[in-house]
Amino acid sequence: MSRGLVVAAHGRQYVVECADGATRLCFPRGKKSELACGDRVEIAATGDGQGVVEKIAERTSLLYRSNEFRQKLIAANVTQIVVVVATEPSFSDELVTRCLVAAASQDIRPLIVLNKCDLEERLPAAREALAIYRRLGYPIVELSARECGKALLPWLHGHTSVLVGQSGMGKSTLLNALVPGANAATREISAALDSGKHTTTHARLYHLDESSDLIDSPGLQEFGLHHLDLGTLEAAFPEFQPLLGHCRFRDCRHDREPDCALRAALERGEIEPRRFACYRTLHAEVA
Ligand SMILES: Nc1nc2c(ncn2[C@@H]2O[C@H](COP(=O)(O)OP(=O)(O)OP(=O)(O)O)[C@@H](O)[C@H]2O)c(=O)[nH]1
Ligand SMILES: [Zn+2]
Repeated sequence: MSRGLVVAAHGRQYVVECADGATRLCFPRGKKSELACGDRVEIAATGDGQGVVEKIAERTSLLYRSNEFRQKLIAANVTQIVVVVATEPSFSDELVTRCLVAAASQDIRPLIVLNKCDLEERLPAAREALAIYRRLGYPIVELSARECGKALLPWLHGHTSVLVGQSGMGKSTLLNALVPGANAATREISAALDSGKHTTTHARLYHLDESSDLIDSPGLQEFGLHHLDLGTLEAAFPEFQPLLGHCRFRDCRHDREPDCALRAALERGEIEPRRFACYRTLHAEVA
């Protein structure tokens, strides 16, 4: 039996990196056990250079998305979620909020990266679009992945970070700046794992240095949070914190109830309408 780290997850096949640095293609023992990139495991080697995952170590965090029917693991044991947005094309506020809520639900540090800051004429509008997050205290880093993606490295130090973002925000460009050759390596692994099939979405972990890892999770167009409970959802909105517990009804849904502290704050302009709208959307999803 040897210990390892899941460095690539693709369907039910996992690339596990063992202590000696060698990697093995591994399969889970049980039908149900599902692993994520970043999982620490114990594997039993099989003769053909492959392995069977015997045990999954307890996770410090697990990021996943879900809809009514199923859930999909994104990454395990991450300490930071890096949400990549760009000066163009415009980004979805709702998707950003979903990422931040998912992070809060797992006590993962959030970090917003505004990419393509070399497009100077777009910068003021993008900053304005992010102002609400800045006011709420989320850390925001402005950079240009094309010119100097490595500027992000100090923010990643000491963390296992997961990169998330809508298509077109420049996530691949950023990854490649941080881990030269990453995109090519990913294509290679995809090709090996796919063996002719057409699915290419999978997560991949890269070592940045001895204490910092980066997980790339492609294809995050939707981020369902069906699995959260209402308490976790409310707690994930920092601007709600001083108000929670102040509604007339203890089980207030902050919808049409009289004397709702959140709606009162919304009317006073203390809660941003688009944040509240996001909350309502997520509320409907988890309720
Ligand atoms: N001007 C500018 N363009 C950039 C920058 N980073 C990425 N781009 C461009 O933005 C487009 C999208 O970049 P990708 O890295 O492919 O974006 P992605 O987020 O990985 O998108 P998908 O591959 O669709 O998931 C490409 O044309 C990049 O060249 C940047 O810092 N500045
Ligand atoms: Zn209320």
